[in-house]
Amino acid sequence: MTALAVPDARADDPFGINAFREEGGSDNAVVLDEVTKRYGRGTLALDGIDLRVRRGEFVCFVGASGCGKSTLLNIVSGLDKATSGRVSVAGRPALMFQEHALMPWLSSLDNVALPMRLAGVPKAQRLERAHELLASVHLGDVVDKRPHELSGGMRQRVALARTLATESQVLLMDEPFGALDAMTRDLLHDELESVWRARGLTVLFVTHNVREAVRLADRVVLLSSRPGRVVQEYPIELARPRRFDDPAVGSATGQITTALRKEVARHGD
Ligand SMILES: Nc1ncnc2c1ncn2[C@@H]1O[C@H](COP(=O)(O)OP(=O)(O)OP(=O)(O)O)[C@@H](O)[C@H]1O
Repeated sequence: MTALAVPDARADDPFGINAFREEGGSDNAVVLDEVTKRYGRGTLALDGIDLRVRRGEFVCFVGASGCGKSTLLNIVSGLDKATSGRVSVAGRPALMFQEHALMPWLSSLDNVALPMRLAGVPKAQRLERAHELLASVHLGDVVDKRPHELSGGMRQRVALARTLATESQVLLMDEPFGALDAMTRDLLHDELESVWRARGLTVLFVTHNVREAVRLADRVVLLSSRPGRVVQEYPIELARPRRFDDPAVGSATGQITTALRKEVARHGD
């Protein structure tokens, strides 16, 4: 699986920016109405998901293993199709996974420039932009290094810069920091938060870690065990920047974890 949904290249609109499907003056970047997904004749993965994500909102999804979180992101990204229901997204989203899937033979710079190369952006322009993006995730000094020469955290930062290179306004992140140590993850939270704010991005972020969700989100959406349904939504109105170990983050984490445990237990998962 690739780590990135690369927009279809169009000469007049390489990043698909003009492909935004406006919701009749709506402030929503993502709208899901009664979205259901069944794989073949078998697993019912999602069952009647209704969701509205405002432009610029940061929404985290938590739920039991196998409840359909990745399926949901894949449907929003366009990689997969809903069996029924309506999906509406403002433009073409970019998708980032836990595994960075960088091209091992390319430097950091060329990895970040890749989506722009595929979109037909001229070389000088894409290299300049790739330099800027790497600097924005504090990797300006490793532009020539290849993935095996970087730490896990640095590789995920290159992957984040590459995701941003699509110029998508909607980022879909599927446990992007799940494999990183706590310290590195903390740094990446700061970087993601600053890029999110600076660019006014809309982020849909899947995690198993409730504390991470509370650290980052404007709203945490709890999904039921399979088939995934929205059980509860938690607006997180704590001041930013938040720290992982803030007592208020801990208390919201406790509340959501209790609900998640109940949900997991209800299904004997
Ligand atoms: N391509 C597929 N074909 C058949 N079943 C699938 C397919 N992809 C996912 N599923 C099933 O759909 C359900 C939801 O899977 P999904 O990966 O979306 O869950 P998840 O919440 O992301 O899981 P996890 O938290 O373990 O990553 C699971 O039961 C899974 O086995």
